[in-house]
Parts: sequence; C-alpha cells; structure tokens
Amino acid sequence: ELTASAANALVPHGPGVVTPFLPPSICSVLELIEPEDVYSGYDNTHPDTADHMLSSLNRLAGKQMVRMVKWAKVLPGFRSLPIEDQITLIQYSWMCLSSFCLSWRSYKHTNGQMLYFAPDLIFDEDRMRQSAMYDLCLGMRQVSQEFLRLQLTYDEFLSMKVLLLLSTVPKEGLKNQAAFEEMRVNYIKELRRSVGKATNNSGQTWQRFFQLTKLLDAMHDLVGNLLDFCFYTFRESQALKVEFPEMLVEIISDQIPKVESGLTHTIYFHKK
Ligand SMILES: Cc1noc(COc2cccc(F)c2F)c1-c1ccc(CNS(=O)(=O)C2(C)CC2)cc1
Repeated sequence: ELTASAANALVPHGPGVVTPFLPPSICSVLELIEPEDVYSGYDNTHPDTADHMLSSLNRLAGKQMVRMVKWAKVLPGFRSLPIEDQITLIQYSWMCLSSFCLSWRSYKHTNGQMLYFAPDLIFDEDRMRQSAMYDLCLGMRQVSQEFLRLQLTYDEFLSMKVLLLLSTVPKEGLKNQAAFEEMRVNYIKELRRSVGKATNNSGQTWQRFFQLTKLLDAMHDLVGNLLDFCFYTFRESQALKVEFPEMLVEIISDQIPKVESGLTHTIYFHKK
C-alpha cells in the first residue's frame, strides 16, 4: 500500500485513473548526476617526458576535482551532512574516487588493457614506463581488469563509488557522525540492491557482494601508494618541474599534515 505522502503524490491521470508517482530510485539519480568524461588537453606534439605527462595528469585531475565537488553537492544524502564534514570527506577520498573512475573508464573503453585517463590521454605500456609511475599504473590496470573479470555493472560501480567517498574519516570522528553512518548504511543497501540486480537475486548475490567489498578494500591499499607518490611529487614539484593546479595545491597541502600525523582512518569491510 502507498504511504500517505506517496498517496498524495499520486498524479491524477484522467477521470478515475491514477498513475502512482514513485520517487526516482537512488541508482537512477546516481546515473543522472555522474559527470561526463573530461578532456586533458594533452599536447601530443610535446615529447612524452615524465614532467610533461605528470603536469598534464595534474591539470586533468584539477578539472576532475571541479566536477567531483559538483557531483557530491547533488549526491542524495550528502547535502544533509555538515559542510565541514562534506569538505573533509571529499578531501580524504579524492584520490580514491579519481582512481576508481579511472579504473572504470579503462575497463569500459579499453577492456582494462590501457589506462584511459581521458579520451585524449590514454596510457599504454610505454607511457606507463615513461611516466615514472609504472608500478602504480600496473596496480590501477589490475583493478580495471578485475572489473572486467567480474563484469562489473554501471549501477554497482556507482554505488561503490559513493561508498569510497564515505570510507576515509577523521580518527576523532566527523561533526555529525550519526548522519554520516546513516548515509553510509543507505549506500551499502544500494550496493546490495545493484548486486541483486546483477545476479538476478540468485544464490550468487552474497558471494558477489563479498567480492565487491573486497575490491573496495583493495582500492585503499593501492591509493595509499598513490598518495605517497603524490605527496612526494608535490613537495619536489619545483625540482621535478611538475606543475600542480591551484585546486590540487589547496587539497593536497591541507591533506598532507592530516594523513602524515595519522589523523585519518579508513573504514574497511573486511579484516586484514
Ligand atoms: C587524472 C587522474 N585520473 O586518475 C587519476 C588517479 O589515478 C592515477 C593517477 C596517476 C597514476 C595512476 F596509476 C593512477 F591510477 C588521476 C590523477 C592524476 C594526478 C593526481 C595528482 N597528481 S600526482 O602527484 O598524484 C601524479 C599522479 C601526477 C603524479 C591525482 C589523480
């Protein structure tokens, strides 16, 4: 039966016939608010030197960050968190979100063969080597190959991405910890729903849910190494001639002291 509020949302549709107006599902909202792929503006005429490639990646990351903040602001439930918590969650998870989206693009566009940073910036093996981040690139490519093996669906990807936004928190807790935990539980349920759809609610649902939550945990280990590389490159950016856009300078300089003084806590689904 319809709840009172849903009942009065019934849209009368001609005499006597009513079509129930049901609120859009969370997964349809997630699909709607997902940002478009960003172009890097990579200058292919310039030789593929490490500093040129890393500076281009940084310019791209800066553009992605603008869209990531816009996405979070329309993400169901996120606006109801205190603004300080919204900033903290984005600041702590931006590398994780950026890498997870990279893995999805690499899976979708190259079947996990290459790293699809942008339509105009795709890393094959050579570019991975020239970028001075070969091992990090291989680790990221492995994640996109795991998406391929699992045949990850778009809805599973979208709910997993929100869970990554909600996985790294201050050790001393957020301003409104209860609101955060309620939002996190809702998106765990959303992931469970998408996994149910992907497995036609067969006996495989729990096994798949286990695999996807293991994959989420694995992301944090990879991203930890990425952040180490990022902080090193950021500190040595003058000497390495790697440029960082203002948006990244702001986030990274705020994040370094918190990460390095152990103030951040990552929520894992599974024990190590
Ligand atoms: C853009 C973009 N699309 O995905 C990602 C994240 O994933 C990876 C980034 C690099 C190598 C990998 F193997 C990744 F998987 C980014 C991205 C680019 C630059 C920065 C900040 N700069 S940085 O210092 O970390 C660095 C990497 C330039 C050296 C942060 C994110």
